[in-house]
Amino acid sequence: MSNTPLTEASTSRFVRIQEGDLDLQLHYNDCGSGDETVVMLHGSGPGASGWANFNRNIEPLVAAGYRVLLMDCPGWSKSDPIVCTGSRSELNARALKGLMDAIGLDKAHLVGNSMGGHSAVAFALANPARVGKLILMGGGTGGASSFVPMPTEGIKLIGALYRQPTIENLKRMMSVFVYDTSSLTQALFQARLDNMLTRRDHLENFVKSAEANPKQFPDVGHRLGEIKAPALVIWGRDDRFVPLDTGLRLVAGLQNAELHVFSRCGHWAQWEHADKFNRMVLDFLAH
Ligand SMILES: O=C(O)CCC(=O)/C=C/C=C(\O)C(=O)O
Repeated sequence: MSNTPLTEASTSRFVRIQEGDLDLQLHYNDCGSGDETVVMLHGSGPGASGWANFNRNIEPLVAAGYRVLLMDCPGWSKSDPIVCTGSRSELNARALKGLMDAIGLDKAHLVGNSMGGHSAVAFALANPARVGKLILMGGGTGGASSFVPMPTEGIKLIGALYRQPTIENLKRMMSVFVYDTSSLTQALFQARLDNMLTRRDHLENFVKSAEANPKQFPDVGHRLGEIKAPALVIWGRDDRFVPLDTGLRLVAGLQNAELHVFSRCGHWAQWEHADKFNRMVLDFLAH
């Protein structure tokens, strides 16, 4: 394997997908090579992307011999803009099917963060034969929290940031996003702000979508039992966006699931506890 570090630019790819009435250009990062492929699906925050969400998780999987694909969902980063008036989980699942068809990929393991978890579950429901294993962090939509008022404080702050994309609102959102806010650098804030502001069309479309349909991520709790794929559910005890008890609902509903809870961890387990997260994922995929 090459010792050249993987960069966003060197792994950046575009593909045109046609999936039913969905006809758009998607951006993705294609990292490493191997018999098995892991697709990573990012969350719904403004300025999010596959690379922003998973930059601490790519190298260990590639080093272990996996091909890693990061799909930028429609309406994020360098993928085409879209207004979503139905289920965004299903829209992303259709986009992923379109991407896999376009590049000739039959089957993949899916790692989903928050919205990415909702989308991975939607994909598994629609395309069971094309999923290996599922790794779900802070998402999956087995239903609303029984204990925490919804929408949560984090989701309200995301909405405010979409409507008013300022550095102040970004810092307010990020201050409840992770547990240890001292890990958030000026460079990270700046990169996120730049990502957000270069695609104001994405921000405006997200607001329009939420106005047209506030339930972008419907509850599929009643269908979780259809999913046979082994699932590793990973949550932050201190998640203020998608509360921990919604992770318990996933484990209760899925046919074959286990749960790991990190203390001192917010909504970004794969970034906040990257080393242990990566070891757990590798172990789960290998056995
Ligand atoms: O509304 C939901 O249930 C999903 C919220 C969500 O996906 C938030 C994710 C945020 C990020 O991953 C990010 O901003 O990087």
